[in-house]
Amino acid sequence: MTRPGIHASPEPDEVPAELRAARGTIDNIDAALVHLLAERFRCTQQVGVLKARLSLPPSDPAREQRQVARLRALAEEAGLDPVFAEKFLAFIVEEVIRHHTVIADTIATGGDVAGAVPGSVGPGA
Ligand SMILES: O=C(O)C(=O)C[C@]1(C(=O)O)C=C[C@@H](O)C=C1
Repeated sequence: MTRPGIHASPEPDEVPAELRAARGTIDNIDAALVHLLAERFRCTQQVGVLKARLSLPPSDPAREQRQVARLRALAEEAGLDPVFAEKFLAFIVEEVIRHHTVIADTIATGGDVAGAVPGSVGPGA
């Protein structure tokens, strides 16, 4: 078993080279997705604080409709299933709205927003 730390998943020694190489690419892409999602959530947590301060509701369905239309078009152009792209966005946005709600409740009760939602404490928080 090769154990390359967190930069790639451990692979049993008997895995053929071609499959190992493809999995290396998958691991790189997954790492990029994790970093991109972390950045997105860092940004949306700031949006959550802003919305709470401005007394805006956690969700904005009209904005979501515009995002869905754009992402579906981008997905089609990129050769990604637009239905999957829409589901993926909905999955993320559902979690963002949950964070926004926690942040609004925390601010309303005089609590400390830092650490109120997962990932909000740490590098760049
Ligand atoms: O743009 C906003 O108002 C956000 O709160 C961000 C976001 C998103 O994650 O993209 C999340 C919730 C809203 O319903 C719409 C979009």
